[in-house]
Amino acid sequence: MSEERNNRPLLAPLLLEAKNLSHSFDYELFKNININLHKKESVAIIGTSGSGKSTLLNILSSLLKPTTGDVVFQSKDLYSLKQNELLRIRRDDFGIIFQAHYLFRGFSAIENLNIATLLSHEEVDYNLLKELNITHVLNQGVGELSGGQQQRLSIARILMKKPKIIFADEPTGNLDKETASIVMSTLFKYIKENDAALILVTHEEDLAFRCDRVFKLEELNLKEIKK
Ligand SMILES: Nc1ncnc2c1ncn2[C@@H]1O[C@H](COP(=O)(O)OP(=O)(O)OP(=O)(O)O)[C@@H](O)[C@H]1O
Repeated sequence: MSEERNNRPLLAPLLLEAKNLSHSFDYELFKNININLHKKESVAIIGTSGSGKSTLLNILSSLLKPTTGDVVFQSKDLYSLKQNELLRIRRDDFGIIFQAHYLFRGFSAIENLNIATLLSHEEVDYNLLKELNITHVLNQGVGELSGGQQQRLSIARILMKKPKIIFADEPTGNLDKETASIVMSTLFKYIKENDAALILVTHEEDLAFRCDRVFKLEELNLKEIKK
């Protein structure tokens, strides 16, 4: 068996493993789902609106306990951990990108980055800001930035904390096609250079198919449609 598939090492270490996940709110969303994620790997989840993609991402990213099943990160079962240990993993190891971003509105763009890097003991990465084309707005207040600039600032802030896994729910929702493509390239570059991994939820199939593997959530199951 070849060790490389799409330039992706097949035997890269496992980062996250979800086993037999089922979840219901008023009705059953999915049943006995299994999915895993290796270092340097990108995985996309697509599916019709309301199929449960965001719910699945919330479960994988430590935000929502599944009705049944386990999520294991580096040999630790997330939902069996003490709350403070779970919070530590969420803060230090996970980078969770939502469409609604949580920037500090009373501060400038650079102040937002300074606060984040101070907390994570990392440095502001000006190359990353250049890549995302936001160096010219660093001194502006967050409230003065466009929606797409806020989105890119929030992604920069998350990447600067050097997460091991990026969970992204429609990360390019506010962006035009060209900027969306740049943001995706930045995320792919980040995971390759930092031995990290990406799980992306999106409606946009062309973005999804840039990932190593693509799953479709339908009929309570996760079907792998690109291997
Ligand atoms: N906290 C909650 N309490 C009750 N029901 C919820 C909750 N969160 C989501 N749901 C329901 O679960 C279903 C799936 O929602 P989810 O947001 O996971 O779907 P999605 O596939 O991400 O949809 P979209 O593509 O439209 O964002 C929806 O019917 C939604 O109303």
